[in-house]
Amino acid sequence: MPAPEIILTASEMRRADAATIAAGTPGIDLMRRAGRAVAEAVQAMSPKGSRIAVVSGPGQNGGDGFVAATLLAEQGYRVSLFLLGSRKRLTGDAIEAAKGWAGKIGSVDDAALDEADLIVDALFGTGLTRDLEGMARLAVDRMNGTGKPILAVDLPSGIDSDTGEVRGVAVKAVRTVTFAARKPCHLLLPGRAYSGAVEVADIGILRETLEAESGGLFANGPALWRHALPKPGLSSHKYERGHTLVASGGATRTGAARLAARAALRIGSGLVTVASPPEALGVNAAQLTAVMLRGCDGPEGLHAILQDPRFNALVLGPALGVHAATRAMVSVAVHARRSLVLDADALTSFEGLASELHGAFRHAPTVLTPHGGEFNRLFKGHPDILDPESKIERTRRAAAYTGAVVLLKGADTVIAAPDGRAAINENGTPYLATAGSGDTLCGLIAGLMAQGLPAFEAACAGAWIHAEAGAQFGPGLISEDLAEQVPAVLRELLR
Ligand SMILES: NC(=O)C1=CN([C@@H]2O[C@H](COP(=O)(O)OP(=O)(O)OC[C@H]3O[C@@H](n4cnc5c(N)ncnc54)[C@H](OP(=O)(O)O)[C@@H]3O)[C@@H](O)[C@H]2O)[C@H](O)CC1
Ligand SMILES: [K+]
Repeated sequence: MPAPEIILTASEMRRADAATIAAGTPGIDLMRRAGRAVAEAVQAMSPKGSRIAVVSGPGQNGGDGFVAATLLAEQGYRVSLFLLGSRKRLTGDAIEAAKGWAGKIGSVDDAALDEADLIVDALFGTGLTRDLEGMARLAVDRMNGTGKPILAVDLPSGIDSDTGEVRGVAVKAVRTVTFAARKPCHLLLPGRAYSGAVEVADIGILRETLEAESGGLFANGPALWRHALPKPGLSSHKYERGHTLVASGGATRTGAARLAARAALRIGSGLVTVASPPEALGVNAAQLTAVMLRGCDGPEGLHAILQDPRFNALVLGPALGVHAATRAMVSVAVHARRSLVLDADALTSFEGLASELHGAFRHAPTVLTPHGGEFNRLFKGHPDILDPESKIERTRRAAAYTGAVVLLKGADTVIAAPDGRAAINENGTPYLATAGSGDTLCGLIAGLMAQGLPAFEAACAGAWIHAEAGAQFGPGLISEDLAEQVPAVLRELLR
């Protein structure tokens, strides 16, 4: 099983660089390997003899560009190099790298840029510290304006390496060569879209160095949680695989609970029951088969059902209604100390009342699954949680504050645990933007926790399986299809 993919922030990357240099690898060697990887990517993209424009910035990213330009010229490409700023302002290893370049050095506003067949963007990498202005901005606009394919060195210039946000303006690359490890901007939007296809070049930084500098951020994928997936043995029987309880909305709002319930069953929960308000029993009874049904009249009804310890995982929220009774249901579930997934109305009912959730979920595995709007409403009045630029940081702070795993949905869903671990999910598909998709996700996560997965692994696995099911089904997907696609995804995973 491959190890989980570590994602490093700019500062973590710098520390990994420094540690490698301290261990005896000269920085210029790292830069030469980086530049070589860039030159190899150009060779794969453009035939020898084609015109390559390398646009270098004032820092080490620019240094990588100098190395690549020198190698490409030696290999028979017609290379022009354009520098932002002056050669005498170069610093660090970039000075050494520039010595190898025997050609002309043009300015970034040079019209010759338009004649290139392919552009190498070596303007800025992890050292970008502010929005691009002046000549830096002009350089990016000119590169984008040529309409030619752009290969980004490390990351597209103008993208913030840690947040994936555009700092004023950013290069739109068709491909990116990054070094040692991907950065958050290669997975978070819009940075992911600006990066194009991303390849990670090994420049001699050891995995244990990356692990030592890692802040606990990973790319979400089976390597992170496949080990935790339940593999039913011959002896296992339904009671060993847990019992998921899903609370239903009123008579005209029962579909969400059934979507969640079916997903929990499909992902392997041994038993699943819908807890239905009395007026919706008939509606639910008419549409349930393997999923069981119990009457549940508000918080008291839920309290009565939870006297049975076999109900070990709950889904609360979808279509429950935004009011005090829903908050009371959450409180009953929290005191029952069962694994818990809170979504939709169970979150929105706490709008402006997040302080009631401070540390509330420390005692049992809990996953909150807000989309951006629910997140902002829930934590309204908590700038410490809402203000950070980085979606990862916001999600981590919400997890630390509530004591729950927080899954902040989006095409770049972020999952964060109270202990600081976090993962970015990148297999999302636009097809998932359909009514009921979130209800299904709740059921997948609860069904996995019913089988014993810890909250973080259950949330990561649920998010990935949910997206994979959507991607496999493709156009025409409606939420009823998602749970039915899960067996195909599980077959792949459990092979
Ligand atoms: N292991 C690795 O990942 C390796 C990475 N390498 C490459 O090094 C860069 C990081 O190099 P660094 O010099 O730290 O940063 P940059 O090259 O990205 O740019 C920093 C310089 O740019 C100036 N700056 C920053 N923001 C702006 C802006 N908005 N406008 C204008 N200028 C800006 C900054 O100067 P300031 O003092 O003005 O901030 C710096 O001069 C990494 O991305 C890799 O490509 C190694 O070469 C190999 C190993
Ligand atoms: K760049």
